[in-house]
Amino acid sequence: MAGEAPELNAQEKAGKAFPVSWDQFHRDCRALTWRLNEVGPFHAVIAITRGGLVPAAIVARELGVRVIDTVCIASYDHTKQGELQVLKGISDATMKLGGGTGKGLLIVDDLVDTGKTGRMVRKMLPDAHFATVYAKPMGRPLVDTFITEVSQDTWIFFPWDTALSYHPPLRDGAA
Ligand SMILES: O=P(O)(O)OC[C@H]1O[C@H](OP(=O)(O)OP(=O)(O)O)[C@H](O)[C@@H]1O
Ligand SMILES: O=c1[nH]c(=O)c2nc[nH]c2[nH]1
Ligand SMILES: [Mg+2]
Repeated sequence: MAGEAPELNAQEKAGKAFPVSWDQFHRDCRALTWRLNEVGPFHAVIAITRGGLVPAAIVARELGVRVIDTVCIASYDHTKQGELQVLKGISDATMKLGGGTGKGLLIVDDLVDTGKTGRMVRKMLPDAHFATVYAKPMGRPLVDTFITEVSQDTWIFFPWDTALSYHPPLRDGAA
């Protein structure tokens, strides 16, 4: 209807921006691995796609783990969170490696925000270790190991979602 304020998406609601470069992301993933090395060894790494694929590759490389599985979950349509949909579950072979409960398995995602995605995967593998690179306060209690916490009203911009672009000078009204 005319005059009605448009609904804000999660990114607009967040207000603050936390852009992450490839370099920074790689460093943060390596820092995460240092912590995980104290907890392992792990039989397999499970990436929560798609965001978990990049950190999972780096962590698995550093830890020398060669068995990698995915759990494919869709929730955010760009920045708006809808119902969670499991598009592909964890394979039977990986479930067997974790004794059915996930013991000795490492779940990796790029971040926890509300914790909805993490909670769903934890239910599938209650004894697995859950690691993310970044965490917001609502999701933080679900994560066993993470590197950087940002406030709930921050939107993290990952390097695979962004590109370099022109930014107008401050004096011309740039934020
Ligand atoms: O804690 P939550 O509020 O559930 O949000 C965190 C999830 O949201 C993003 O994934 P998204 O669903 O956008 O899919 P993608 O990884 O394919 O980008 C992110 O990669 C986490 O998996
Ligand atoms: O790129 C993203 N940045 C975020 O802060 C976020 N929270 C949920 N899903 C997200 N995706
Ligand atoms: Mg994701």
